[in-house]
Amino acid sequence: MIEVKNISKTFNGTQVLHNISGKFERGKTNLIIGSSGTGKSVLLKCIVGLIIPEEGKVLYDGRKFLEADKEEKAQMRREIGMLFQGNALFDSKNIEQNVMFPLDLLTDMSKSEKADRVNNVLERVGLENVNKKMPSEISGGMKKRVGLARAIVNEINYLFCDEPNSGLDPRSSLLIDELIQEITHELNVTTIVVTHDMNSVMGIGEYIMYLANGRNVWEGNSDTIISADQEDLQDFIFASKFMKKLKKTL
Ligand SMILES: Nc1ncnc2c1ncn2[C@@H]1O[C@H](COP(=O)(O)OP(=O)(O)OP(=O)(O)O)[C@@H](O)[C@H]1O
Repeated sequence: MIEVKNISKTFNGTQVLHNISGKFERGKTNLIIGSSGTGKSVLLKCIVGLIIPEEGKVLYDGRKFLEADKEEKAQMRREIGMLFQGNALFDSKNIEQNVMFPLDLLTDMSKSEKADRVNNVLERVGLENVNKKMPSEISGGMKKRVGLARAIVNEINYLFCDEPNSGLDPRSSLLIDELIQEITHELNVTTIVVTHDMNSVMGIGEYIMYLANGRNVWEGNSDTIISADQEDLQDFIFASKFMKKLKKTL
């Protein structure tokens, strides 16, 4: 479980996170949602340690991340897998080399152990016979799968996904969401997904934190969100014409 307690962050005199608290449980797909500019990415960066908040605590299964020394932080970082918004694949490396990168960096596994591990995770995300292809030779959906394979190639406890559906068509988005949820359950990891995709919210929102203007104004899940009575959350959910039509049928 990852717990955030009273996180506040200010940039150049403008407060973008106000006293955010919440619990992201292990074995669940936890979502941070909200409109553009509400502080989702800043909160995720505070959790990962890329941004240091002025106030607050981040606990990784009880371990204080922000106060940890260099070695403890490095250990916690080894337990983290990250799926980046733009995939962040190395264009000059083939798929196998991309997925192997964290193993090269963080482990002393033998070459054949690493190759086995890479093949296992590629198979797990539904990619076979692509090892020697270059990123430019595969589709956007496949690139996301490669990013996910790389995120789980180490034995991780925490999986963070920043807008995993950006740039994907609805069907590919659904497949990536399902894969993230299956992997979360199978590996029993604490997963946090930052998104504003309502399909993801309804599909995999086992815990949802809704941010508005840098505040955590609502928490719940995909079953309870439809009946949430906050006006701005309702506006967020029913922003599209399709959802507005759907609302009339509810
Ligand atoms: N390094 C920074 N320096 C100054 N301001 C920043 C910095 N990072 C983020 N901000 C500001 O913090 C606010 C929240 O940004 P953030 O990227 O967290 O929004 P978001 O909810 O993730 O939006 P989106 O969905 O568009 O990615 C924005 O006003 C942004 O301009």
